[in-house]
Amino acid sequence: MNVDHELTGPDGAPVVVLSNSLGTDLRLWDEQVPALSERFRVLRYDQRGHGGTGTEPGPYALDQLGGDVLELLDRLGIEKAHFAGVSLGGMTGMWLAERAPERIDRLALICTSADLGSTPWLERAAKVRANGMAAMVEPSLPRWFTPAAAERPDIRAKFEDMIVKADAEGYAACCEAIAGMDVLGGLPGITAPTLVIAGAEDPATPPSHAERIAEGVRSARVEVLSPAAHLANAEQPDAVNELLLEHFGGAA
Ligand SMILES: O=C(O)CC1=CCC(=O)O1
Repeated sequence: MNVDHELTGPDGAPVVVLSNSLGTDLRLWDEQVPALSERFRVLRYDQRGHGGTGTEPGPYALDQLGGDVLELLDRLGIEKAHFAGVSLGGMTGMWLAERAPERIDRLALICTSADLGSTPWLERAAKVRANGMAAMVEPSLPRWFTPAAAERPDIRAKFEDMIVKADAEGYAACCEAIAGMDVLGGLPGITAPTLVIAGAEDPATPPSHAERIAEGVRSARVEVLSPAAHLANAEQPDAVNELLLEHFGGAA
C-alpha cells in the first residue's frame, strides 16, 4: 500500500506518528503539527481509503492498518516512534503496541475504544457502499463536534471536505476492521507508557471506553476534556497539544 504521508520538523528529532480517524485524513492533525514539530519529527499519514492513500477492496482488519504503518516506518528508515491516534487511529495504535512493541515508544490514544461491537459497523459499511460518502456528512458532524463547534464554518467546511474525499469502499472496509477488531484481550500486554484522552461529550467513544482501556493497560492514565466530542484534538487543540507534549517528553 502506498501510504500518503507528510513529514514535518527537525531531521534527527524523535519521531511522532499521527494516525487519523474514520472519515478524516491527515488534516485532522493541522492544529497539532505546528506545536509538535518544534521538538519532534512529525509523521502524519492517511489511513487506507482516506485522503491520498489508495483503497484495496475490503474488508480490512487492524492487521492491515497496523501493517501499513510498519511498512511506512520501514520505508522511511524509522526504527521506533511515539504514536498518537484518534479513534480508528487509536485502534491502530493499540494493535501496534501489542503486536510490534519494539517499534512503539510512547502511545497516545484519543477518543478511541478497544471494543465497539460489530453489528452497527457492518450495517454502516453496507449503508456507505449503497449510498456513498456524501450521505455520511450529516450523521458524522454531530458525533465529531459539540453543537457550538459543529456550527463553526471553518470546522464544517474542512471536515465535510474530508468526509466526501474519503473513498466509500475504503471507509466501509475500515468499518469492517472496527467490527472485527480484537485488541481488548491484548491490552495487558501493552508496555508503552500510554495516555488516554477522552471527550466528555463524545457520543461515539465516551469516557467509559477510555476507562476500560486504562483498566487493561498497566501504564495508562486518562484525561477527560470538556467541551469536546469525538474529535477532541480538533475541538480542544491547545489542551491536547499540551498533553501530547508532556506525554512525549517535549514540554518546554
Ligand atoms: O462514528 C464515527 O464517525 C466515530 C468513529 C468511530 C471510529 C472512528 O474512527 O470514528
